[in-house]
Amino acid sequence: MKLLGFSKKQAFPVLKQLVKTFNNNWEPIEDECYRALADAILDSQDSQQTPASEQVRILLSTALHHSSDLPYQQIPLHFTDPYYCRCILGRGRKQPMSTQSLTAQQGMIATAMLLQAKMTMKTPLVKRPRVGAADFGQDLQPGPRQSTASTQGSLPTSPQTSHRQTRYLTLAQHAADPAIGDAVMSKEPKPEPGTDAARIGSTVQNTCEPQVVPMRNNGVGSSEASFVEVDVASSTNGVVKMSLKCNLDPSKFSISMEEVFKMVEQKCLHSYKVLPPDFSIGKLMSEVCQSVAQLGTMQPDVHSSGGSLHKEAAAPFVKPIACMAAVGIDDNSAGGSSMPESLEPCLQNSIVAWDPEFAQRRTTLDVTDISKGEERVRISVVNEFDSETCPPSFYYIPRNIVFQNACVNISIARIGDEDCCADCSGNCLSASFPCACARATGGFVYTPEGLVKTAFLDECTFINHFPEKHHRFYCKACPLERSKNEASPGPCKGHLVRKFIKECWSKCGCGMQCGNRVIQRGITCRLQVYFTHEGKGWGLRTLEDLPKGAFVCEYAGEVLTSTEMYGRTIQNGRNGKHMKQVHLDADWNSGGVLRDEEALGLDGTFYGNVGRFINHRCYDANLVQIPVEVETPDHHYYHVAFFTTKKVEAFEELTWDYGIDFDDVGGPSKAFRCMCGSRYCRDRRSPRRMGRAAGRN
Ligand SMILES: C[S@@+](CC[C@H](N)C(=O)[O-])C[C@H]1O[C@@H](n2cnc3c(N)ncnc32)[C@H](O)[C@@H]1O
Repeated sequence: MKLLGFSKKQAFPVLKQLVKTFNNNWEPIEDECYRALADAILDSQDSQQTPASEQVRILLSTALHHSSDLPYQQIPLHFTDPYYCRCILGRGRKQPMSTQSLTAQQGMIATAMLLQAKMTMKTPLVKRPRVGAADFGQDLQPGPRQSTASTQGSLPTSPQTSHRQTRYLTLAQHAADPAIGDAVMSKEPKPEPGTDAARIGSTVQNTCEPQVVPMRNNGVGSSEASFVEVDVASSTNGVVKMSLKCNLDPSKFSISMEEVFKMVEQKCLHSYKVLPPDFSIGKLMSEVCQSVAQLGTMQPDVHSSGGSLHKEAAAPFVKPIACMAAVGIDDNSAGGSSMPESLEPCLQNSIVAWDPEFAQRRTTLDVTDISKGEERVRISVVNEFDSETCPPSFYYIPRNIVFQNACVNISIARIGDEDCCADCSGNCLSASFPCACARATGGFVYTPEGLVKTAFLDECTFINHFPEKHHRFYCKACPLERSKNEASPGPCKGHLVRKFIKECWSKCGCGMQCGNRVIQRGITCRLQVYFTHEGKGWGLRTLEDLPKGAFVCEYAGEVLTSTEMYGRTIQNGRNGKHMKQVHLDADWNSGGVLRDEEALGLDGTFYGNVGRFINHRCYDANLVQIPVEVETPDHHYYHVAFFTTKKVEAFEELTWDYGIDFDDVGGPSKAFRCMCGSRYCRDRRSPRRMGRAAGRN
């Protein structure tokens, strides 16, 4: 604790209380390098309003370290947090280290740590630029920036580098600001902000500063006016970075690399006609880098002075690399801390030194895009911590697929005139009165910006928060109970009756750009699957700021009947596998007794989309699931769509409240001890909650 900046006087009473809380069981306290203790001390300080440790300064120093052009040795770091050191040095090393010995690669990892810590900071440290994980393992995206050439050891001064200099100074100013030094680590939910309708354009704004470092110029290129040069650099441990430098008009700095990639991909398609279906510029760039590295490995002479592959160029490199060791679908973990250690390491903190042996093996998971091109946007996967595994493998499906017996009746004939707006054209939202589809929900639910209107959204969130205050429906013959015991079904435990959104669809006269078609257009925001370090396994986060009411993704999976769902639960429960299932019971009150093939659910365990990575958070989750009717007027089958309940900042984890009753010992709460960290956590046996309680006492 001393290394974290906590005195014995601060730590001892909290530790005493913690030991008491855990009934003299030291294991949860020692776990994760005394994380529970550190959390509890911070919590106690939080409540006492006392300044916290110098952790913030450490982290800022780390950011400085990463974002400046100075060589690492010249940055006065105070890197004394054993947790971070452990992350940097790998498992088992708990000793603080001298920052003098940080390599470039370790520096990058440190920045990832910084990012993770920033996500949980109560006081935002530095609004912009964002450094960190988006740059790790995403697409080789040297985003919009000016020339990065600078002299080592001095601050950049030319007008060309002013952007960079500002960044340096901003961080430096923050580092020097004692007020920021008082910021504390916090797990508290952010205060509910007002609606932010400024979603438009957010997807084209590159919120992530790319990590560009001084590179050695090999003088290649300059054949076109806009194209200046190609730089390639490698570090002693085989990390390679390639950068394309362009003359860019600073007024166009908000160009999104996603768009650039798309445009170039389109051009390639036009020019070459035949390309592999999974072709992408990101992959092409990655391949070029890998080939450079491979050639470098095979020809040691290239490393000699003056070559482009220079030994001393300690350039941290963020590499989207195909993961070589995905876990089989039989793996029985939902990720989490239970990830088997024996699994072959595939991605070391997203920064991967080139290993020619690895390249020989078969790629099973593309970590630059977990959707394998199935979504409109790439969804990267990163592991910034010392768990060096990939998510358990599964089949990515962007839309639901019937497994076997489920009755999902999609037919034009079943859509009556009252269930569509055949007479509309263009955009229904621009009409003076709501179309038939919108009337089903009492008017349009979406704003022209594609956000769910606040009143509707808040009502959905409220229903989720306080299910008892709203009507729960109790079936006479509950399909769930019937699937458990057909001969003598138990009493229905109740189903939450939720509000639906109804979107226009194929039988409507409007076009695909109609404002009443949001979720059917698919994912549009930049998402990332990442490894959480709080014992929740893998999670999903946004890489861009999202306003309240924004559509994030659906929960896609196999459509199963209740009997099929229960069968899988039993079978996989025996194997200890966590299931990722959602019941489609939001409107079970509308008809009579449901037949099994009409009582449906979604299972994302084996076939699913990114929705399967969204972790649970009690009460103050930043997502809410809303049933959306698209192709079928009856509500046996519908889409489960996630919308933001509040403004979400880039790099925040996306969570939804699974609605688990943690006191129901026979229920799904058995599946996990909640590590959501919410101040309102319902799981009384949650280690994190107990830690917080101890900190307060
Ligand atoms: C839908 S999956 C979410 C993705 C999952 N974390 C993974 O790694 O694949 C649900 C599982 O994640 C874990 N999980 C989700 N939220 C959690 C929480 N708040 N605390 C602990 N574990 C959690 C549990 O193992 C749960 O069964």
